[in-house]
Amino acid sequence: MHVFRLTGDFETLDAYTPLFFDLGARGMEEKEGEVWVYFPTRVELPLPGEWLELEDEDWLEAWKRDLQPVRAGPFVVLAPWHTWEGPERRIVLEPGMAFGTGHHETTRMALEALAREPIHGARVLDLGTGSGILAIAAAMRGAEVLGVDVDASVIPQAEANARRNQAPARFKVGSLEAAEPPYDLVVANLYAELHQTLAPRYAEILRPGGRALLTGILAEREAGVLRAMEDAGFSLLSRRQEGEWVLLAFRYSPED
Ligand SMILES: C[S@@+](CC[C@H](N)C(=O)[O-])C[C@H]1O[C@@H](n2cnc3c(N)ncnc32)[C@H](O)[C@@H]1O
Repeated sequence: MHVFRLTGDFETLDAYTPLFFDLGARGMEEKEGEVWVYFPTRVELPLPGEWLELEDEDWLEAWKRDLQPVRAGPFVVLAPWHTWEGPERRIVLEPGMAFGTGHHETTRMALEALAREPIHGARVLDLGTGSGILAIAAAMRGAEVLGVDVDASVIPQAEANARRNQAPARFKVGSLEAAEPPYDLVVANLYAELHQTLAPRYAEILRPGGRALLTGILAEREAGVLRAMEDAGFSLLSRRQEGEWVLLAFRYSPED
């Protein structure tokens, strides 16, 4: 295992977290003024830092030991070795290569937003499913869910996670072309520029009155997403922000 050591903490390096995971990071750890990002192989990173090489068992054991349960709305996200006594609905995930352990603000806000939506019996698309966490949460709330991801390697993990939680979500490799419209709700934890590009496509797959829960949006890039979504026939319902990350909830109202 290779570790990239950077000066800073989770908050100061938050904007780079999706990039680390897109480039194959397996986990991140805060250590006395530094952040250690774990990769299976060395990658090109646009940041100053130092590479270290570790024995595989060392990092895995240390990372597992430090991993904490995460609460988000009515859910708690647990690793298989965690115990939990609270009343929250448990989502048990095997932490692996896929993004979506619940530790990132965007995933937590998406879980909370999904919990506020009346999705029992609704058709839901989880675009960029990663570990399958959002698809699993939606299926637990009674929705008929498809999770899609362009990264084929995450699909078996999402399927295993859904089985582990007895959540009847389905998964497919791909993006919006793999979707099976119409949907009542799309949830997508991607990034601002991609949401901007996809805005007219969200309109094509949603029923009039359908909802889009979009996150992975840095506050400084939010305006572009808002404009693109309004141009595509959406109206903003609500906005949440944690740190620099924003979640925007929209209603598709083409007639307004
Ligand atoms: C930030 S992770 C989100 C994972 C999980 N949904 C969550 O909220 O924690 C983004 C995921 O979207 C996938 N992805 C990126 N671009 C995509 C696209 N155009 N269509 C579908 N999936 C995409 C990535 O492979 C990655 O697994």
